[in-house]
Amino acid sequence: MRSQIEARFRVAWPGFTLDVDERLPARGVTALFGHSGSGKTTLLRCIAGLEHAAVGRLSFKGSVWQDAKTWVPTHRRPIGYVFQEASLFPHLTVLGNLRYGQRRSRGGSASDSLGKSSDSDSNSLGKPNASNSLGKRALAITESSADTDTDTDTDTDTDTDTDTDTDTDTDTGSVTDRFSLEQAIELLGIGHLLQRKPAALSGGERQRVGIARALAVNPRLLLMDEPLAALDLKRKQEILPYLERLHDELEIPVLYVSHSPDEVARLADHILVMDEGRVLASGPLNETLSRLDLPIRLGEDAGVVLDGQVAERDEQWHLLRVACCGASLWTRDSGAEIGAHVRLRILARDVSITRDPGHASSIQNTLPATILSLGDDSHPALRLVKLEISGSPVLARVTRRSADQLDLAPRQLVYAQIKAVALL
Ligand SMILES: Nc1ncnc2c1ncn2[C@@H]1O[C@H](COP(=O)(O)OP(=O)(O)OP(=O)(O)O)[C@@H](O)[C@H]1O
Repeated sequence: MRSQIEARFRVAWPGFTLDVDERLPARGVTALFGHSGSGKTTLLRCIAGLEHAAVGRLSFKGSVWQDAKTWVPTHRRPIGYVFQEASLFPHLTVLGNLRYGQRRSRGGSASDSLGKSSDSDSNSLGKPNASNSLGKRALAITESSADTDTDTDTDTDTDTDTDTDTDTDTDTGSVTDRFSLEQAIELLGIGHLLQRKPAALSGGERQRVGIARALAVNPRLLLMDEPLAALDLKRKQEILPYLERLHDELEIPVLYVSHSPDEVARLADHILVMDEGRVLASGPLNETLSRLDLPIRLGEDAGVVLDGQVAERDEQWHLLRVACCGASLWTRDSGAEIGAHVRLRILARDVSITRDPGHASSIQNTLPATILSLGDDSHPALRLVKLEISGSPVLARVTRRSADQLDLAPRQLVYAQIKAVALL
């Protein structure tokens, strides 16, 4: 299918097996989500062509990158790769780093600094152990590339890959003007940093440069491996709006590894939940987050993400009314403009259920809802209730005792009391 990424991989290591057979949308942001060690990075590396041990098949929009006969080497895959920590060349300015990435793509190397070093990565650097951070590995890879790559347009790359490169589709190799360096600079807001050396950048700025560099190779697919993991909360908040711009303004599909429910809620359209090398669930974000049959075990973070539009501002009480799922929800005024499209996160713990909405309550949002199903929660005292509010699924967390006392059951008409709504 030309709109999909079809990934079937099996990698077997002592103590860990990745076994994946998935079709992912080749548009929007797909979050690869799961506990530490569940195989997210391994899957991303398989897609990048960095795991030579992986057997299977990979096609991107109908173009085969790997199967029994085909192996498109990493540097011929039109990908940008962003690591936990941006591995910039310390001796080059920001602009020099960006141009380096761009030259790599013009020379037929369409991936980030990974391109030429894919073989050295899998052979000599490999993944010695899980504690060896990818960021550090990326730095080592990039530096080894820099050692042999001069600052001219000469590409000294010698591809030692013996596999057959049979892919002639434009999805590999050839680069068009899909994305200019200027656009990448503007999108990431780094125009004022171009003459600085990496040592003079903050962690957040470095990461923005790393993302711009990945875009400068003009990728058709962006792979991001926990790009915010090495940043403190303040830096994360600083960089998230740029990632949201990527999401809103770029056509490039993004595979985004994360174990942060917050990041997933803000950025993802689709989610792939992984556990012990397998895919537990895959689907549109809200449809998947609201499933009760999944051991997602998000605990306190269980909840849904809905799309809405700011409809009204109540100046007196500093509240916003957001039109969402055919209803209205009041939330704290975040400063969003009237008419703005927003994402709303409603946590299950902030939703309670009543059968009688008549009595006075401090809760501002009380909406008619239908119970779809009831499921177990992470604690035996609790139940998760899946509700439908004007066609949208919402989760509520109630005690098992109150579910029993209210005699809650599927298809029942109730009222959802939504105590808090976060505008993302
Ligand atoms: N080259 C390798 N050889 C052997 N085992 C490996 C190799 N690479 C990864 N592993 C193991 O595979 C498992 C999955 O690792 P992976 O890095 O894909 O997980 P992850 O979900 O990305 O974790 P995290 O969120 O901590 O980054 C881990 O147990 C890891 O130790």
